[in-house]
Amino acid sequence: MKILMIGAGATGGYFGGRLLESGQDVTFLVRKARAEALARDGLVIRSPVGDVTLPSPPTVQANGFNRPFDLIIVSCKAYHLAQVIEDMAPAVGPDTTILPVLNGMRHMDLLDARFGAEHVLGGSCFIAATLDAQGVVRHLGTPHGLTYGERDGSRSARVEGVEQAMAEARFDPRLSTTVLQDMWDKWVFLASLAGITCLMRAPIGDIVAAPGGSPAALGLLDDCRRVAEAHGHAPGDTALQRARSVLTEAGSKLSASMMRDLEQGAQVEADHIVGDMLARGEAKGLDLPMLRLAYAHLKAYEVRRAHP
Ligand SMILES: NC(=O)C1=CN([C@@H]2O[C@H](COP(=O)(O)OP(=O)(O)OC[C@H]3O[C@@H](n4cnc5c(N)ncnc54)[C@H](OP(=O)(O)O)[C@@H]3O)[C@@H](O)[C@H]2O)C=CC1
Ligand SMILES: CC(C)(CO)C(=O)C(=O)O
Repeated sequence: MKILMIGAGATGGYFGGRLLESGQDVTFLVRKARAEALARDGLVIRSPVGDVTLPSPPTVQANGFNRPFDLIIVSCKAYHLAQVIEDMAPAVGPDTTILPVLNGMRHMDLLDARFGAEHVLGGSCFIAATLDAQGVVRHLGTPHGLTYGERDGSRSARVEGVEQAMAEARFDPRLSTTVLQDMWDKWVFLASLAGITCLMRAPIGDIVAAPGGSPAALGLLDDCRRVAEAHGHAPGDTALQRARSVLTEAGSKLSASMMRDLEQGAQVEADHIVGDMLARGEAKGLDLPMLRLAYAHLKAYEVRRAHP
């Protein structure tokens, strides 16, 4: 299976690197600076699960394709997706499967509109990772899951092909027959985690130690839950209970990747992860005070960041 990984950042570098390490035919679509760094230093992953350095990983740049790929895994940030869609288009043929692992849901509409929903699987990943200033992919914990599946829940030949391709890689792949619900569950949790850790500039354990911290986190989770419910994707009891306990765990060092980006002064996926959740809820007539606050805060950060 010829696999194209879009981006060799935190998630793309990690999952693409693990696939390459396991002997899969992986090429990274990268921009010039990353292509040069990968050619010079190799793809380096530092992880509690096992370090690896992959010298000269195969890369391609936009306009460099000479044939379609079988599987394209999309792992860019949402604010780069419009350009990525144009750049990857020549790699999409009639039999290409596209597997996005972005957080949120709106990217699905954009990919469907450009390539046709029949090409696009559902997917998401569960990892805390970052690309450091030296271009090293740093895996910050031990979870490293990647969930994927047909959106209608079927077990098609193509998802079984993906299952086979991922079988030997050093991460936890999961073929799901409920992938849309899984994506909503993750989004509800992540929008709450990102919203609260960015608002408070603190990991969960510190928020929980502050007066009013846990109720604020749970209030945000409840806003997100109501949006999912209004769209027919209410989290089940297990997912909700798990989200509640993770968001209120004393001593937890957990924060969202968005908070890491924000603390580095980087661009954040405010519209995609928090704004879109709010917009979908308001379109259903919901009053969502905590989500509104979390979104206003991220937009204020963006305004401030735009000042010279
Ligand atoms: N990091 C994490 O822990 C987690 C992230 N996620 C989600 O995964 C998605 C990806 O996040 P993450 O991996 O952290 O992001 P990163 O910014 O680390 O990586 C994205 C990569 O995409 C590359 N890219 C952007 N545009 C293009 C283009 N036109 N052509 C080629 N490459 C391009 C960037 O390359 P360049 O170097 O050129 O800018 C960058 O290296 C997000 O939606 C995020 O929310 C989900 C779970 C955990
Ligand atoms: C929920 C979490 C931490 C794990 O995948 C994540 O998606 C993120 O930080 O962006």
